[in-house]
Amino acid sequence: MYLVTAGEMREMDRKTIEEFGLPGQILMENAGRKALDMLFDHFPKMMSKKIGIVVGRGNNGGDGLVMARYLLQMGKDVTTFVFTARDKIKGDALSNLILLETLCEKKEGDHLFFIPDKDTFETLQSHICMHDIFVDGLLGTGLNTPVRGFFKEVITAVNGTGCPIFSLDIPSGLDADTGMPLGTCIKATATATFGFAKAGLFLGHGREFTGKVKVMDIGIPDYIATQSPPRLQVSDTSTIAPLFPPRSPHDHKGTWGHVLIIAGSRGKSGAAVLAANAAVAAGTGLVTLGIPHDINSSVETATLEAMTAPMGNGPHGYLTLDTFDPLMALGRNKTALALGPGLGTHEETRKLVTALVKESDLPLILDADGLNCIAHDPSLLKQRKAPTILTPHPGEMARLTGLSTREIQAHRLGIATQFAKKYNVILVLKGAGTLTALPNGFVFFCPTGNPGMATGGTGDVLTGMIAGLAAQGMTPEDAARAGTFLHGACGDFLAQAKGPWGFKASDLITALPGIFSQLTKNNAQDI
Ligand SMILES: NC(=O)C1=CN([C@@H]2O[C@H](COP(=O)(O)OP(=O)(O)OC[C@H]3O[C@@H](n4cnc5c(N)ncnc54)[C@H](O)[C@@H]3O)[C@@H](O)[C@H]2O)[C@H](O)CC1
Ligand SMILES: [K+]
Repeated sequence: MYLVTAGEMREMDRKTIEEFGLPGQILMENAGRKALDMLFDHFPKMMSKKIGIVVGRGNNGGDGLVMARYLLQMGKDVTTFVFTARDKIKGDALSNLILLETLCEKKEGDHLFFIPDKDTFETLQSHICMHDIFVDGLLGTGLNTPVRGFFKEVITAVNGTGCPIFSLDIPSGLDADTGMPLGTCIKATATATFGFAKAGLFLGHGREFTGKVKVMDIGIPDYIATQSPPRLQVSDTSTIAPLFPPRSPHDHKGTWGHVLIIAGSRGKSGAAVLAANAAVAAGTGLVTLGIPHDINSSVETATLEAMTAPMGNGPHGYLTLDTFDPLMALGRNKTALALGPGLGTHEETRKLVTALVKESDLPLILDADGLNCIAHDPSLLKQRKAPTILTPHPGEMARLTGLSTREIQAHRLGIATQFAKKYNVILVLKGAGTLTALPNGFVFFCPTGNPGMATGGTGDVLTGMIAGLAAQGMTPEDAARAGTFLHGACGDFLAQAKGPWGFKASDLITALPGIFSQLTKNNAQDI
C-alpha cells in the first residue's frame, strides 16, 4: 500500500480532473458513495439511530454533504451541521450543498443547519451532541495549521459525546503528512480515506486517532499513480516475501555470505552476542565477531555458531584505533560489516569507528554507539566507498542531526528522507512505524512491531538481522526493509503469544525461524 502526502494527493486529484477529464464533482460523489458503503459495513446497528454529519467549508465537507444526501434519500434520521456561513461554500461542495438543500425542502423536519460562529454553536451544541453516531467532514487534507477558531470547541464536543465517529479522508485536526494532531483532533472509530491512504494516518500519532482505516477507490486512474509513484510505501508480506531468494539443495555455508560484526566492550558483551546470534538466525552462512579480548570468553560461550576474533584492548576493555589494521584484514573476505552495538564511545573507539567508516568497502550497518561515535561529524558518511545503512532510534537521530528528539518525532518522514538524500545512506529511523528512507527519496513504512519491543537489546538484534541479510546478498535497501519487517513480525508474534511485557530481545531471535518459514513458505524452490 502506498501512503501519500496532502500535496501528492492534490496533484493526483488535479491530474485526474484536468488531464484525464473526470470532473471533481464525480470524484466527490464517488468519495461520498464509497464512504457510505463503509459506514453501513462498519456500523450496521447504528443506521437506524440518529446520525449527525458535521462538515466544514472545504471539499472534505463536500464529501460529507454527498453522504448526507444519500442517507436522507434512504429515509435515515440524519441531520447535517455546516460549520461556516452558507456563502463561504464554493465549487463542488456548493453543488452538493444545493442538491442537499433541494432534498431537505422536500422532507419534513430540519435536516440542515448552518453554524457560522461560536455563539450559534453554543446555542445548538446540545442538539448537535444528541446524535448517536457522527460523520466527520470538518477538515481534510486542506488543514496545515493548528485548528483555528471554534472548530476546536466543535471537535472537543463531538469527541466528548463518546459516540462512534466516522471520519472522511482523515480525522479532522490530524496533519495529513506527519500524523501529528494540530492542536486538537477527532478521535475516530473508523476512517474512509480517498484515492490513497494519507501518510498521516500511519505516521506519528495517526493510528491513535483513525480507528479502522480503509482506502476507497474514487476513480483516479492507475496510470496517474504509476507516472509518478508515491514515495512512501507500507511494507507487507506480499512485498517482503519475494525479497528472499529460494534456497537450493546445492547450497553450502559459503553461498550465504560471511558477516563481520564489530561490537561489544566490557559491560556490553550482550550487544555483540545478540547481534551475532540474530545474524546467524537470519540465515547468514558465517558470522565472525570482532570484539575486545576482555569479553571473548563470555561471548564465545553465548554464541555457539559465530566465530570470534578477539582484538587487543586497552585496560578498560574497549576497542581502540590500534585494532584498525587487524579489523580491516578481518573484513577482507566478508560480505557485510555491522559496526556499533555495545562498542562504547570512548575517544579511541571513536577514532576507530571513524577510520572504519571511511576505509571499509563492505556494505556497512552502523548502529548504536557506532552512530554516536560519528554523530559529531556525519558528513564523513559522504566518504563511504560502499552502501551504508544507519539504524538510529529517535535519540540517536537527534544526535546525528542536532535536532531535539521531539522535533525528530514530529517530522519523522521529512527528516529521514532529507538525511538519506543528503548523506547518500539508507536510513532506518526506528520507533513506532520504523521508516527506511533510501537516498533516491523512496521510503518504506514498517507496520510490524509493538511497544513490547521497547527493551534493551532489540536494536542489536535488528542490526544483526539486517547485516545478516545484506551479507547473504540481498541489496542493502532490501535488507534494511526486510530486516525491519521481520524484526517487528517477531515482536508481534511474541506479543500475541506472551503479552507485551513478557519477552526480551533474545526471544526475537528464537521467534525468527517461525516467522521466516511463514513468510517464505511460498518461495520454496521446485525440484
Ligand atoms: N482525495 C481525493 O481525490 C478527493 C478528496 N476530496 C476531499 O477534499 C478534501 C480536501 O479538500 P480541501 O477543500 O482542499 O480542504 P479541506 O476540506 O480539508 O478544508 C479546507 C478548509 O478548511 C478551513 N481550514 C483550513 N485550515 C483550518 C484551520 N487550521 N482551522 C480551521 N479551519 C481551517 C479553510 O476554510 C479551508 O477552506 C480531502 O481531504 C477529501 O476529503 C474530494 O472531495 C474528492 C477528491
Ligand atoms: K475529516
